[in-house]
Amino acid sequence: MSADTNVSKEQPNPKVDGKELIRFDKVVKRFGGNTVLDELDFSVASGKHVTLIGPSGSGKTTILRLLMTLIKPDEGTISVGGEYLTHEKKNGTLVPAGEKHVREVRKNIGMVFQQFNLFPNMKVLRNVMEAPVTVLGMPKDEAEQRARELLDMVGLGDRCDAYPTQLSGGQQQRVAIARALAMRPQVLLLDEVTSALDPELVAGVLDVLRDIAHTTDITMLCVTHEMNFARDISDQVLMFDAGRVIESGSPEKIFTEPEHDRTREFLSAVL
Ligand SMILES: Nc1ncnc2c1ncn2[C@@H]1O[C@H](COP(=O)(O)OP(=O)(O)OP(=O)(O)O)[C@@H](O)[C@H]1O
Repeated sequence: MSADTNVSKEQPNPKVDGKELIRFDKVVKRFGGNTVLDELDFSVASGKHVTLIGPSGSGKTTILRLLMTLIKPDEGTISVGGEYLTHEKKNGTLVPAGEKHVREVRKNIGMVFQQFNLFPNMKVLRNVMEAPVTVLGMPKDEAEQRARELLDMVGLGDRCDAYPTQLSGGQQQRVAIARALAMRPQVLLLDEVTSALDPELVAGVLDVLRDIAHTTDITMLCVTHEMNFARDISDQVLMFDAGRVIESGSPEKIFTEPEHDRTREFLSAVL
């Protein structure tokens, strides 16, 4: 597998150290009577790799789904790259975001899910090319070249003509990673991307993600139960409990000297 240094050069908005890219401000999300996120505040600086940890049901996936605009917050605001996902400015005032605005902001965000969600009737190459052509309007030859580079990067340059069902789960997940990067997002969201894989396929996918984390400037927000991987790639770890961040810090601090009892309990159960 070769690292593609072009990926970092081609990011649309190069990293500005310390610049805030994602912000959640007093975000509340309820499902029925269940308050899953409770006035949640946190921010992620551009180019940083942040891992969300916490007990099952603490709201980690909900955060990624909010960023993908698959669901909406009940209260509060979320911004990416200085643009609200939830609101847009019209004549100087903030109004609820329209579909066009949401689509524009969402172009900056790629997501890889637990289930690979590839298009089963499209070959691997077309799976990766499709969105840049249809959503970004990228010329086909440029999209194809980009897709081939990305498939090389994830170690699947020789499987362009296969259909997803002809690949292993680990290979399908690597195609899904290439597909997310093909949109040149500023942010990559990873939601338990190895949870559905047979154990022997996990390492290959994590190696690809390590490579991306270490060789590109992309901002990553990651939910994972793979704590060694989280240690390797994270600049920051956020510990969630009951819909709030109860502790945050470097992986060294969180994994070796957690301050909060709930963090200690959680880590002793998973490490
Ligand atoms: N669409 C939904 N409808 C109703 N409840 C939901 C919905 N999505 C999530 N929830 C609830 O919100 C809470 C948080 O779920 P979420 O998936 O964000 O947790 P999580 O921290 O990612 O958990 P896990 O580690 O188990 O994946 C859970 O109680 C879940 O049942």
